[in-house]
Formats: sequence, C-alpha cells, structure tokens
Amino acid sequence: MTILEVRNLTKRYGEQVAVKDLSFALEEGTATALIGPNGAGKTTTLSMLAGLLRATSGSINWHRESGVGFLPQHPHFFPWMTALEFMEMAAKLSGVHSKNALSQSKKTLEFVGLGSVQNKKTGTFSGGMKQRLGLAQAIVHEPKLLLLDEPVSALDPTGRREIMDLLKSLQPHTTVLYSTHILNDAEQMTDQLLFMQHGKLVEHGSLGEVKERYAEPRIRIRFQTARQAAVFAGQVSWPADLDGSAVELAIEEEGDTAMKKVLAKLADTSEGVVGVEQKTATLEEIFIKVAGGK
Ligand SMILES: Nc1ncnc2c1ncn2[C@@H]1O[C@H](COP(=O)(O)OP(=O)(O)OP(=O)(O)O)[C@@H](O)[C@H]1O
Repeated sequence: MTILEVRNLTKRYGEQVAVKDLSFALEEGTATALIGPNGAGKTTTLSMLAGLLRATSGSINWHRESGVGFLPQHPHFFPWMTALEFMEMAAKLSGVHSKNALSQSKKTLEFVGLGSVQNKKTGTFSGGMKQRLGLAQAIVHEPKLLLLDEPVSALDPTGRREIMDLLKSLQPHTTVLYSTHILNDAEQMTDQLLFMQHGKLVEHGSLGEVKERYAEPRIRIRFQTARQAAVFAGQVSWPADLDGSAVELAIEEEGDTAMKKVLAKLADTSEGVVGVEQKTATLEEIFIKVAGGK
C-alpha cells in the first residue's frame, strides 16, 4: 500500500528553485534513502513533507491518521531539561495523551538506549546521545511514517551502526524516508533510492536496479606479485587495468560467461592467483558518476 505520494513538488525561493517537479511514492513498511550532493534539495523536501515548509506547487498525499515523526538535521534541545522532561513535552506536542506521555517517553528512551540517563540534562549529552534523543522524540507517538534528515551523518561509525540498527528494528511497522551522506549506510537499509541533484530527481529505484544501471562489469584478479599481474595483463585480449598486484578486466559479456572465460584463461596460463571476483559498482562510485555527469 502506498503511504505517501508526492507529485510535481516544487519549492522556489525567489529566483532560486530548491526543489523542482519532484514525484515519488513510499510503500508502507519500506525504507527509502534520499541522497544527493550538498544543496540538492533534500532538507527542503523533507521539511515540506513534515509540513514545516509550504510548497510552491505540487501535492503531497498521505494518510494523516497514520501519524508522522520528523527528525530535523539540527534538532534543538533545551539544555536545562532532562531527557525525560524533553520527551514528555515532545510526546504531548505529538499528540500522545497526557496520561500516557510519561510511560511512553520512558519506553521510547529505553528503546533508543537512553534509559539510564533519562534524568540527565540534555545539555550534558554527547553528539551520539543527542542523535538518539532526536530519534526518540520523532518516534515517541509511534508514527507510521518517519522522516529523518541526516540521522547518522554526525556520528562515528559505531554510533551510525547503532542508529541504523535501531531504524531497521522499526521495520516493517514504520515507513522510513531518510536523507544521508553516508552512502555505505544507505546501502545497508534501503528498499528505494531517491537521488536528487539541483532540486531534481535524477535517479531512483531499488539499490539493485540502480546498481545494474551503472554496473560496468569487471572481473578483478589478485596475484601474489605485481609482476605476475603484469604478465597476465599482457596475455589477455580484454581491456586490462593494472592495480598493484591485481588486474581488472572489463568484459562486456553476460553474467557467468565472462567469468568462465577468465577462469579458463587463468587455468591455462597463470601463476600466483590468490583471488578472482566479479566487481559491482558501490553506491559511492555511482554517486560520483551521477553527480559528475549531470
Ligand atoms: N531559506 C532559503 N532561502 C533561499 N534559498 C534556500 C533556502 N533554503 C534552502 N535554500 C537553497 O535551496 C537549495 C537546496 O537546499 P537544501 O538545504 O534543501 O539542500 P540539501 O540537499 O539538504 O543540502 P545539504 O546536503 O547540504 O543539507 C540550496 O541551493 C539552498 O541554498
């Protein structure tokens, strides 16, 4: 079921078009990563979806009764409040009945790993703790749709992994749309990729679909020594790039065929092979290609 549908969404600031003719849909229970270079229009898009910014034109349709949670890129916490006080306030503002606000806040703080510091002032919190608190305030009312603007970009790798794991554990009950600069994280949790540039959607699809579109089939063969690699590169008829003691072959053939041919060639002539692998483009490589090419 489609939980949110965006059609021809546009936001102008005077002459500047921050978001242009953006259309996409979110299916219930899925995770969508919104990626794109600085200034692409990600924050503007999420702010319009969260209802904080009025669109210049276009439409946003979603089931309002399912509830929406929003984590802004730079959430503001009142430093003199304890985490629990802040959460109770956030819970009430999000429509949690006041008699349930305390218990719901405690439960959510526990869920994001802040249970033991619930009575500490938020002003004393580290970046990672603040990010967890930001996530907690976004989910305290158990929304069906969660919008997160750069939920992990300010964190170290451990913190990022923890937050991503928390987000994954919300699925499939929650539909998540999040922007990120950390493409490795986007690869970990995404059913759909939306790639924005200059306010426009320039690529979208599942991770597999996008990868396939940009895949340049290559086979990488690692040798014990650079000399062995060079000898092999000189013997093959395919385009070959040397990379230290490895050779990368660009072979434009269907799936297994290329690999079979390479293995046959290796069995014939080569010494010192320590590994053979089919390479697929990483999201980072695709990002650079898309961002550089348009
Ligand atoms: N209030 C504003 N007034 C004028 N222009 C704005 C305003 N807010 C954003 N913009 C412009 O709109 C464009 C999109 O900005 P936005 O913050 O949405 O990008 P972003 O993809 O979130 O970037 P980042 O990854 O750096 O957060 C940028 O060119 C920005 O300068």
